[in-house]
Amino acid sequence: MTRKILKSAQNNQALYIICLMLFLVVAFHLLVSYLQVSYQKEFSQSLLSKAEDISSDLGSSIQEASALSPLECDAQTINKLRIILSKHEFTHDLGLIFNNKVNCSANWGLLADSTPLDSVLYHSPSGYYFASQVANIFPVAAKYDITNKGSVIAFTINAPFKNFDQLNKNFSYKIISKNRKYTFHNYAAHYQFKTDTLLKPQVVETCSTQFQYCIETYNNRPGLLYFPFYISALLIGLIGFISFLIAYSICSYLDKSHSMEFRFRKAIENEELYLEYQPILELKSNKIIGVESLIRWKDSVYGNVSPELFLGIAEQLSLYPTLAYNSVKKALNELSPVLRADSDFSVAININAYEIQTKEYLDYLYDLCTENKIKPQQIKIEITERIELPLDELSCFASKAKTYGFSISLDDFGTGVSNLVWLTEINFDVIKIDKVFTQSISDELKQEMLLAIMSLITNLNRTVIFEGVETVEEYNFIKNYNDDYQVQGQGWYFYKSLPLTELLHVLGQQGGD
Ligand SMILES: Nc1nc2c(ncn2[C@@H]2O[C@@H]3COP(=O)(O)O[C@H]4[C@@H](O)[C@H](n5cnc6c(=O)[nH]c(N)nc65)O[C@@H]4COP(=O)(O)O[C@H]3[C@H]2O)c(=O)[nH]1
Repeated sequence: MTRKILKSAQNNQALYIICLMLFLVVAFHLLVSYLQVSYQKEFSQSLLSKAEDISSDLGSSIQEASALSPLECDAQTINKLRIILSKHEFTHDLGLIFNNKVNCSANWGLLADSTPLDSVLYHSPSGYYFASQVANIFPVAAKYDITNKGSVIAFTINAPFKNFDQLNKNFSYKIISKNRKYTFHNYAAHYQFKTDTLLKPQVVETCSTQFQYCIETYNNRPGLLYFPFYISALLIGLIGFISFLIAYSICSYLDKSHSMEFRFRKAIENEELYLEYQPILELKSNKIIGVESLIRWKDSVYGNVSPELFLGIAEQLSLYPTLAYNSVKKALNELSPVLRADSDFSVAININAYEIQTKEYLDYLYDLCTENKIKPQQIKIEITERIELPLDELSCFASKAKTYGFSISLDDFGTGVSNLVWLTEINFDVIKIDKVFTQSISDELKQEMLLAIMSLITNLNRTVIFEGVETVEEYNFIKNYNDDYQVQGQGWYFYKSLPLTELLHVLGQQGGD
């Protein structure tokens, strides 16, 4: 199940990269657009200030000219117009208009003939008339923007906005009346969107509080489109590469965090490992006379992991010593009330090569017994036949353990290769016959072997425990054959390994019985 998840996670790596890349491209596009909007707002604001300066300049020049008297195109008035014009920065020319025809101007003097302005004028609520890009007023090809109030007409040309036109070639802009009926000035950037494209230009509108117009700026290339094609392609390539790196790191982290080694290390750090105890019974009386302490790890991804598997991982990761010391300490702490209450009750603990080769281990175990007021005789140290250590080392350890008062059990008897030699060289107190033999009663050959093994062991005068008793047939067979011999049994027929509370409950019931 977990493997399937991991496999599909790997298969989805490409999908992650594509999604992440799309996300980053969109995020980058939005970020650039956002920054552009700020810049666009600044740009709009500068345009508006410039437009307001021009409007104020025109307003004041028209106002001053309107105050002239008499307001006629005589030489004196034209001279006065010239004086007014010289004081105004943005007013290009100033003239007088009668019957919709410009009769004279400061720059051109008296005009013989000019085009009537009727059809092109826009009337603002403040009493001004405007027209833009009007030709044929003066005897030149130039076009003028016109502002007219009463008999005075002021002329402007586009020059003040030229700087803005140059400033940002991707922004178009318009100066339009607030009622949107009239466009005073219009600049179209060279990059224009077709109206049917999906990406509409980004529009920012800033309205004047003094005058009846607004500035509309259009960013025709929002976001990533702002950059030339090769830079956009380079950026998208870079984003793709970053996406790959991120997705790769996430997948590697997920792989790693789902690996059993990673999760086991975390479990040790968080002290998630716990103990269960499997009762061992004396078959004659069916009484629980001890337990075997078995370590457990339940992981949220891998479920119940076999100790044989995670003990190997603990060794690979050099975490076995922590596990070994913690588990035996916990077992003795948890069981101490039971062990103190009944000095015949025993606990079997499993050890590996590490404990055998660590000189201080037996001292540690002895100290634990003292701390918990338990007799060392109540501790049965199980050495499995599968352990790969020289016989003399095992024998030496067993002898030393016995000097402390501990009992020594030979675990999984019958599954190793050198068991018969072991029986003569190591002074075991208990021999635990492996479940392979216990469960062999239906197989004739194995049954013969079991009988031979049993007669061999009974002659050695050791305590015998049959491991892995699962069925009533197995139980009856072992019990009947050993009727006059003190054998013990352990297995699912009696109990599986139990959490401490359940064990205490079972022992409580037995005491009651
Ligand atoms: N099929 C079957 N199995 C039965 C039956 N009755 C008991 N078992 C299982 O047989 C194993 C007996 O432990 P073991 O031979 O010492 O073998 C143990 C022991 O060598 C090792 N182990 C467990 N706890 C510790 C520990 O705290 N320290 C060390 N060093 N090794 C441990 O892990 C091995 C496996 O432990 P578990 O998986 O708990 O497996 C346990 C137990 O759950 C039965 O009727 N049928």
